[in-house]
Amino acid sequence: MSTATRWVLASGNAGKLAEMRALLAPLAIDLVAQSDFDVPEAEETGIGFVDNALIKARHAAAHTGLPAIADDSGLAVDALDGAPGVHSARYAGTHGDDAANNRLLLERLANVVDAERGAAFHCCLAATRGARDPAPFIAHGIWRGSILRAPRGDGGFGYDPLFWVAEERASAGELAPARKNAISHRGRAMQRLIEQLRADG
Ligand SMILES: O=P(O)(O)OP(=O)(O)OP(=O)(O)OC[C@H]1O[C@@H](n2cnc3c(O)ncnc32)[C@H](O)[C@@H]1O
Ligand SMILES: [Mg+2]
Repeated sequence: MSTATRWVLASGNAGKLAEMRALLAPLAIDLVAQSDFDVPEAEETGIGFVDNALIKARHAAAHTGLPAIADDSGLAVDALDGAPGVHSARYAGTHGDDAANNRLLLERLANVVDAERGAAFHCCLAATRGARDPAPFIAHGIWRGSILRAPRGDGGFGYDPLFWVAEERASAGELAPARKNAISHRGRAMQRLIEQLRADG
């Protein structure tokens, strides 16, 4: 395989990486994790998901010399005016502490009635052909659901056990990985990204 077909997956989140790898399987590209190159964590200073996805993709491309695909995602809760949003990974203070983040979310929603517990997962993907690519590919996906009062299921990662998907009669944490990928924010964003990558040849 030529080096032109190698892409770096710019994420340090193991749950995301597994989903992204499965979603990118239809493309004949050689995916490498940024951890294989000891890429330091990028500073996510953006205002929105799109800003941070681009920061992460450019950062990984700069450190590896490879084209890069990054994901910035999060949960936006209606009753919390869109929080935790871009701060989803560190809502309770420690980056990646899913249990603490979920506890804090339940606490903040303790007095919110069922009808007002709507939320959406957002995913923004950025693909840059190099660190200074002037026209990166960008794709978004949104997945609507609502926030449960207690966790259900132990699949997925992050807020999945608290995210109720009425059409599936299951939490995101109860869905099989392939089913989650078929309908999730990340799955939708990746379908759109793949269309763009294919159209570009
Ligand atoms: O930045 P990278 O290295 O990719 O990893 P990260 O975990 O810090 O990722 P983000 O900055 O994009 O933060 C996303 C957070 O949003 C939450 N999240 C995103 N997608 C999710 C999903 O599919 N299921 C559950 N929680 C999700 C989860 O808490 C993630 O840590
Ligand atoms: Mg992050």
